Amino acid sequence: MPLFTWGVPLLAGGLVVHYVVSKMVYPVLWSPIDNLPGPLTSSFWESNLHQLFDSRRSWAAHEKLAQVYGRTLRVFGLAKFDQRVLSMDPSVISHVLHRPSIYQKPWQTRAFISAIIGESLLSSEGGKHRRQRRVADQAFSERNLQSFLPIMFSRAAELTERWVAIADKSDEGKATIDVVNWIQRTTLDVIGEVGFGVNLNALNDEHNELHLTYKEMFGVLLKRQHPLITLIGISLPRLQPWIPTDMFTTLTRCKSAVHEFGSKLIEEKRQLLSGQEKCKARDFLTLFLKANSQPDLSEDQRMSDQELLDIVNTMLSAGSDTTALSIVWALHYLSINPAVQARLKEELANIPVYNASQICSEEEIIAHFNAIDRLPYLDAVMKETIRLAPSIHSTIRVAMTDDEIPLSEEMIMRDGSIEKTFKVKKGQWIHLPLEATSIDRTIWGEDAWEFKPERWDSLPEKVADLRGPYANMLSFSAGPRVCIGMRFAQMEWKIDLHHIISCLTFGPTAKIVKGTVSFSRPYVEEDWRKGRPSSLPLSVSRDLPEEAVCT
Ligand code: HEM
Repeated sequence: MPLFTWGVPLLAGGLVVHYVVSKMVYPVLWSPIDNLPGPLTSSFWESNLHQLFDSRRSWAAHEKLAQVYGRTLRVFGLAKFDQRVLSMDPSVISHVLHRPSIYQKPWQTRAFISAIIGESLLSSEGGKHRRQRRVADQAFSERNLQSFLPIMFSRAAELTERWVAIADKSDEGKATIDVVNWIQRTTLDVIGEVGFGVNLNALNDEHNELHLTYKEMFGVLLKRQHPLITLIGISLPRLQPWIPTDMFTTLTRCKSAVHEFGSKLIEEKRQLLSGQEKCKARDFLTLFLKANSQPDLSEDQRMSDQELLDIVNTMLSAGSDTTALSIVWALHYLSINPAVQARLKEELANIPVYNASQICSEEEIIAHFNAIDRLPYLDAVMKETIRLAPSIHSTIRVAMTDDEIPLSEEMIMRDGSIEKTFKVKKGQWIHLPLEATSIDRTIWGEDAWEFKPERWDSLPEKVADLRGPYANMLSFSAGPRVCIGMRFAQMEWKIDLHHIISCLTFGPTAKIVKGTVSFSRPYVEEDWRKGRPSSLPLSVSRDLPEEAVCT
């Protein structure tokens, strides 16, 4: 009896004290990163996160922190006990991103991603991630991507035709179009066909179920609810269906719709593969199923149906929204920089706009794309867009073991010592602000915050220090977990922009702000304040008939 009277409460009390000491007291008093320079707080509950993640303040906040404390500093996460490293230093970022066995995504981030799109490449770690990535890499080979060019060309042509028709029908040949909605539907159609060999028909059908499901899923993340309820739902995803808040009921309903769509697809593909000796289809799902059924694959290397389903879901969301947003941001920057738009049109006029049926052989299509791919100003416009508006603002890692990280240059610590490295303990969180490295004025020059594609003609030498895989930048991350769809996205956005800008002219209609809801999205300023969905309404007019080849 005394065991139950005193033992259980004592044990529970002991666990609480252990938790508080190890998670709250120890990190404050003995964390090695306590010696890193960083802002002080006036209260226990003050956090630096808001200024870092609020898109409207983020650029200035990162710049100020780097000026005062240097490129690597200590910031406060949830409160004073939650000390984190924030580093804009290329040497630190490279060290962390190239050691995925030491630095993994924290379980909270992985749970959040899994809660939305399932446990797949974006959220898996260790052996599971390596196994999934090995299979997925095959699908993204250059040869395989080239086979998707006809799909990309025909969707770009279809979208352009629809916009030309809307502009032609409107008064004075100029219409206002929310380009976000249209481009999201276009990229969803492309990934539907490329990824799974199905025509989702989202471009033609505004009320396409899958498109509306994704829209709802990301829209609901904007809704406010008590942070504790969010934490419980994200940490314990199995509880989500029973949490009666708008966010979790919507997420549960949407995930179940995507689950149903994916399961049907996998079943159909499997039947197709078993019914024919050789299935010629090269869509991602067919390739994953084929790779997964190789006879030499051991059982523990095979992906389960749930894993395949999660990959379907990851490709649908990571592969369509990110690319769509890059094209959308390019249209935004072109609309507010008419001289850049005019110069781009001039360059694009050198390469005719075909619709897919006009191009016959595979070689011709590849040659046509290569010509577009080599256009220097189009390339510079896209690099500049990704530099200023990468879909993914930052990423985060947690140290799985103690480590010592090299700095690019010596740093004065809080105790006055001068160091070229700093130590982290197992469990240390490290923020890597990918976007901040692309707008750093000490790297890119005083005009770094301006949209200037011309800068790509002669970059400051320091840009090379960033060592990112795309134009030195880190917008697609780096290391073994670099974005798998980097080349895919480049192909799609170049084809779309070539079509769209050759035929149409865009102008601004409202003040636009950048908001981060999973990805960086454009919002009409008032809509953002009122929690309404992302949109980019632009005035769209058809170019003079003699210049345009587009009907
Ligand atoms: C402009 C478009 C895109 C941008 C800016 C972008 C950016 C990124 C970034 C920064 C990461 C690393 C995330 C992190 O570590 O926290 C990532 C990972 C990933 N991306 Fe992309 N992405 C784009 C397009 C695509 C496309 C088109 C696909 C698929 C068709 C895709 C699929 C993925 C996947 C599966 C991962 C996880 C890779 C891994 O961890 O092994 N992305 N992307």
